[in-house]
Amino acid sequence: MSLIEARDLSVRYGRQTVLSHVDMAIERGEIVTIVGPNGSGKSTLLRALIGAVPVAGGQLTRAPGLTIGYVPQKLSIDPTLPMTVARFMSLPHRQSPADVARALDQAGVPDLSARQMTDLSGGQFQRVLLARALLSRPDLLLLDEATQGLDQPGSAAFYRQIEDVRARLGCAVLMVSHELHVVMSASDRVICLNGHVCCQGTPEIVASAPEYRALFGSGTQGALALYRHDHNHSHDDGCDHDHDHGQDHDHGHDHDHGHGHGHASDTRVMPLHQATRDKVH
Ligand SMILES: Nc1ncnc2c1ncn2[C@@H]1O[C@H](COP(=O)(O)OP(=O)(O)OP(=O)(O)O)[C@@H](O)[C@H]1O
Repeated sequence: MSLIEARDLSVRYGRQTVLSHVDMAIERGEIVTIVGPNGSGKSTLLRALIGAVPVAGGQLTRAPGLTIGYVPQKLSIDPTLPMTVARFMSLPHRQSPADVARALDQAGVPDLSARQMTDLSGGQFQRVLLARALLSRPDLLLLDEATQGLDQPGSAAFYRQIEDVRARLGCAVLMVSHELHVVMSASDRVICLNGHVCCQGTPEIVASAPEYRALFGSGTQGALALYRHDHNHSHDDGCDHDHDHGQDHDHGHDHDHGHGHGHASDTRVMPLHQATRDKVH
């Protein structure tokens, strides 16, 4: 049985349908990354999986007794409020010093316990959030753009930590990331989301794009972005596709990128400057 499985899942905010016909499942111990344009419903999907937003349709099945650790996209702490890392780790539920120490160690920051939260670097802060999510000894760790604000070496180190956590704890990891170059090396599987699952498969499907290889191979790390694609092309690439539900997939953003469609994969990478010009992230 999968740890968690969504079948024909849809989520609405008021009258806006943010996710529709989403089919996906996470298996024990795998690292899966969700990629997709801004506003494509990545955070919403994670929040639906933890039950923080109601499901409008379809089914969500969790393995019995499933424990989920969640690292949110943003967490602001009042800078005027003195709070040590140890105290923060005990919110909202008191934790034993041994459990706090264990989780900080697993997150790669064993010596931060007595530090003030406001004194932490961005990378240290993210690791403390990770440690807090590990307190519950999760079977499934959900990370929503956990490396936002970190520089490239910082985020690469963070993802190495995630791999270490997976190896040590055996938990599955589902994360949202915009950093495709890291996604490629750190994920077993990639799900491309655009209000629905456009495409899912191994990172090689994405990495096979010549633009990606050119950039990644030449060390231009970080200058990559996912670009939005339309759906008027055939899927003959061995990728699992799940979007033909007879619905209109034009969510109001699709436009001609001038890169030609009918390409081998839904997911491509391109230099960030080019992506920006094309009004994608
Ligand atoms: N609480 C909310 N109430 C109403 N609309 C929301 C809410 N949260 C998100 N939305 C809308 O739902 C859509 C999907 O948002 P979501 O944050 O899931 O996308 P995302 O793919 O994670 O985006 P990003 O990459 O920018 O973080 C957006 O149009 C957003 O404006």
